[in-house]
Amino acid sequence: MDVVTAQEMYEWDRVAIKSTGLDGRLLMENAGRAVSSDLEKKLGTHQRVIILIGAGNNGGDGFVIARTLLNRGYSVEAWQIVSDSKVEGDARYHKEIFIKSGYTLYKLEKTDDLSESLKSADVIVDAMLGIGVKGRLREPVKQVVELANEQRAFRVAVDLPTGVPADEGIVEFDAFKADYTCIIAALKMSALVEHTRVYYGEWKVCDIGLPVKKLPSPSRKVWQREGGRRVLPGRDPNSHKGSHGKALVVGGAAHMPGSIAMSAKAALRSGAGLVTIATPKSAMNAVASYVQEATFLPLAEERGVIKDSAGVDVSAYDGVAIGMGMGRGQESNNLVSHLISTVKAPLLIDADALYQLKNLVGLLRSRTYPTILTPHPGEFAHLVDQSISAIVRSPFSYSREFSKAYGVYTVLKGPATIITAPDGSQFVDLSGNAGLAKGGSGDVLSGILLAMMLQSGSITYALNNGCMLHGLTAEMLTKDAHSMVDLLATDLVEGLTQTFRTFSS
Ligand SMILES: NC(=O)C1=CN([C@@H]2O[C@H](COP(=O)(O)OP(=O)(O)OC[C@H]3O[C@@H](n4cnc5c(N)ncnc54)[C@H](OP(=O)(O)O)[C@@H]3O)[C@@H](O)[C@H]2O)[C@@H](O)CC1
Ligand SMILES: Nc1ncnc2c1ncn2[C@@H]1O[C@H](COP(=O)(O)OP(=O)(O)O)[C@@H](O)[C@H]1O
Ligand SMILES: [K+]
Repeated sequence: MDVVTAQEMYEWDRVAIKSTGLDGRLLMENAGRAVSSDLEKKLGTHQRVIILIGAGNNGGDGFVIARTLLNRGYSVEAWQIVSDSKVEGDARYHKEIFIKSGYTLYKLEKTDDLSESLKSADVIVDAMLGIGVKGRLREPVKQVVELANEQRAFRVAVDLPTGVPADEGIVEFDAFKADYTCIIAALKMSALVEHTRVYYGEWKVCDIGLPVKKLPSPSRKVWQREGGRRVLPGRDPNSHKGSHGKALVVGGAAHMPGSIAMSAKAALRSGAGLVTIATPKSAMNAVASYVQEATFLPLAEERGVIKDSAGVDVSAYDGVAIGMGMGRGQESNNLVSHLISTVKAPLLIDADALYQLKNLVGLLRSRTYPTILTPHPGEFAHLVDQSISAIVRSPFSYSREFSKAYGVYTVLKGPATIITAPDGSQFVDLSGNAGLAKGGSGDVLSGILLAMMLQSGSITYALNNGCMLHGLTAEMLTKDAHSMVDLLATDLVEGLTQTFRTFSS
């Protein structure tokens, strides 16, 4: 499933029309029909539907939806909320068909009349503005949106809720608050970004018959479960532990043994053949009591935290993860730079090592093996010298810019986790839920990602699938055995068993 900006959507439209001769009016008919069919699944024939129609092509979709639902026997009032002269082009064409079909078009003259109608509506369909919105809402749209938002009716948006920008990064807007959005042709970026996604409610993408083979790829996609399942690594019957990779996890401290222990165990549960834990000696007993299957590399320490890089030989490992529970002391800076320079295998940098990375970021460009950064927005903000709010408002562009500049994979975590490859291509993983919003979930994720990289030929697939397995485990556990309140990171580690049993083939 592609994720597009407004500009990319207009380009798709242009290419579709130019390359195949498809007509804009036909696309509008398809869009209106697709939304109507989807909406029908939610409508009872007795329900009163009000459709609010604006000036542009989003309004044009509204005319098709109104006609289609009326043709199918639903109780629909179509309200054109702008003056006649504003309705032009394809929208006007469909307005004429609507009227010639014998249906009544209500026009906004007195707000009180619309207000009365809205009060008795069961469903309000917003076909006022789509991807063409610019700036804050002007009248009369602004007032109609406010009125609609006050009603108790079920609110449905066509393509995107009126007022919500299609792109990331815009924070000043007023918008229709949808319970459900029927998105046309491709997912708009704002449906995935924290401050705008809440306006969409639940959503679904409706196909309108664009010629998919001809459309330029935005190199930005939602990672889908079925596709993920197809590229999950299998287990060869003749394999031995060495076939599934030797992993090294580096981190932990005497006062923080849990993180590294959970990463290591998650890596083992996710199929890593051998896992070695490099941690201060004083943390070893606590870690070992949780992960009996791992071997250890005791590190020099001072007051319970890693002291320096002496004695860390990384040549024997197929993949390394560093940072979980390591602490942020200056002492571990040497270790982070040592690993960046010497690990000749995928190197995953997480948590406290990301903090250290800030002064070492220039070293990343010299790596010839894959480097993977797994920040949450706070860690990423620190790394790129931006505020957290700037990052969460524009996560796609910040992570794309960073990955391309430093030649790294960035896994920017959150309810929609964005995985960016060094070439800037992006995948979004939407699995998981707020049960994961608890300390330790990220440590488990690092272990899963490391193990997946050891077993897969493609770093991107490994990262996408690792994020998905992590999220699916939370979903499965909060459905069957836990609540989002009580779920613990250690539950996730154990829950991986069920995920692998049911999800992988
Ligand atoms: N493949 C496709 O792409 C397909 C796209 N389709 C549909 O087309 C939609 C895009 O249509 P679009 O380009 O006409 O833009 P749209 O969202 O209707 O808005 C333009 C109107 O809004 C107005 N306006 C703008 N800002 C405003 C504000 N702040 N406050 C108030 N008014 C404001 C602006 O007025 P103006 O600024 O020109 O005075 C203009 O009249 C897309 O979302 C999808 O639904 C499908 O039909 C089929 C295939
Ligand atoms: N509300 C949420 N919905 C879905 N996933 C979430 C949510 N909150 C957190 N997560 C996931 O949980 C993990 C948290 O990672 P992180 O913040 O690094 O945790 P920690 O460092 O405490 O272990 C990430 O994979 C993130 O995507
Ligand atoms: K809309």
